[in-house]
Amino acid sequence: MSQKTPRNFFKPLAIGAPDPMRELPIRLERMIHFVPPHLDKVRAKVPQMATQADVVLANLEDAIPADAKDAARDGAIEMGKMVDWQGKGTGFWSRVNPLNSPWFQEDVSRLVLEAGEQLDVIMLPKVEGPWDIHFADQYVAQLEAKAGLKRPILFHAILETAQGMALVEEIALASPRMQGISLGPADLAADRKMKTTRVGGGHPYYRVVDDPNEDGSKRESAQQDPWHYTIARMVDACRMAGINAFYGPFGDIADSEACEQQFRNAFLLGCSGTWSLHPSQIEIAKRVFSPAPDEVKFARRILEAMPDGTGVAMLDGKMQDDATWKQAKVISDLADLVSEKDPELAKAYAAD
Ligand SMILES: CCC(=O)SCCNC(=O)CCNC(=O)[C@H](O)C(C)(C)COP(=O)(O)OP(=O)(O)OC[C@H]1O[C@@H](n2cnc3c(N)ncnc32)[C@H](O)[C@@H]1OP(=O)(O)O
Ligand SMILES: O=CC(=O)O
Ligand SMILES: [Mg+2]
Repeated sequence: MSQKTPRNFFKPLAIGAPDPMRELPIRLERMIHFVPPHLDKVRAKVPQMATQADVVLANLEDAIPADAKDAARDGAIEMGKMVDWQGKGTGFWSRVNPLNSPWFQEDVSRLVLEAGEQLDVIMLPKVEGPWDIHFADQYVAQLEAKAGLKRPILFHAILETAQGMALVEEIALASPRMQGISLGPADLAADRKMKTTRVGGGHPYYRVVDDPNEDGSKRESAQQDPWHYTIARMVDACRMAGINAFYGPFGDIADSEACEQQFRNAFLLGCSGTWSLHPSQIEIAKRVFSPAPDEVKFARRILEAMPDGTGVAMLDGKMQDDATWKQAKVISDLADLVSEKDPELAKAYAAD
């Protein structure tokens, strides 16, 4: 047997560590906003970011130069103390360096020991298989016990290697700490040997061409989404495990239209949120990952038409039954969560 027994799965991994969570906390996580914590000027904006983003993340991994890793770690710990994260209802996460790097051990030990009470989630990059989660799980449990933490820290894996992709279901199920998984299109592209130099989004050469026209006129063609399979598979793995799927980075900061479309595709396929790399992407993510008022109103009409969630009804010529009731519930529940945080959208959802 290669799996723990059900009883042992939910036992703390170190004496004195907090009990693992049996259910994930219900939180609005439309965007995980990336902050480079070694930059004083950007770090100074963290209290403001905490009022705008659902989650603020101190990034210690890629995009932080090797000679700034120590400063980034110090900055991340300072970020933990800059805001009353739990009081504000904003998530505080950190992306640590990979397990095989010279920085992982100190990243995790300092974060848990010095900012463990504030830290909701550790994002683990380049996860290859469940063994990476098991190692980090045990290590964090020891640190939680040492720090006397009462609330367990959760894990979020980035799907950015071919092996991680092949084992995504096992990663999603590896520990009760697992909160979710994000797509890492930049590293995944490199690991898969995709011939691209982009961070997410489409590619002008990845297209489908119409059949030839009899008159020899120019054939229409359209770009396709190279991330469709990966996102859909990640969503299935996450939802099977009862955790959340997220898109990841969109690197063309200036192309807000393509960013919005990439985010929207991920939202429609089941993702809960995305990353924002630049303040302008926070607004895009907010727009996309909050359901549209028209959709919410229609969803609520479905719920009203079948109060106990069974039977059949017709709305505007469309058949509704138990399955569309369940879809409507997903949208309506998300709208309730958004409304708690966003009075403008709450008003729009309630308007006739
Ligand atoms: C690819 C795979 C991955 O791993 S993605 C994750 C790793 N990458 C990151 O975390 C990148 C995070 N973002 C950044 O570092 C910056 O946004 C980059 C992309 C470098 C662009 O910065 P910059 O050229 O300064 O942009 P800008 O002049 O348009 O900035 C306008 C004002 O906004 C600020 N800003 C910028 N980014 C952030 C951020 N992430 N959080 C908070 N503030 C940010 C800038 O400092 C600038 O402020 P000001 O107007 O000068 O006061
Ligand atoms: O870390 C993210 C990626 O796209 O790589
Ligand atoms: Mg990466």
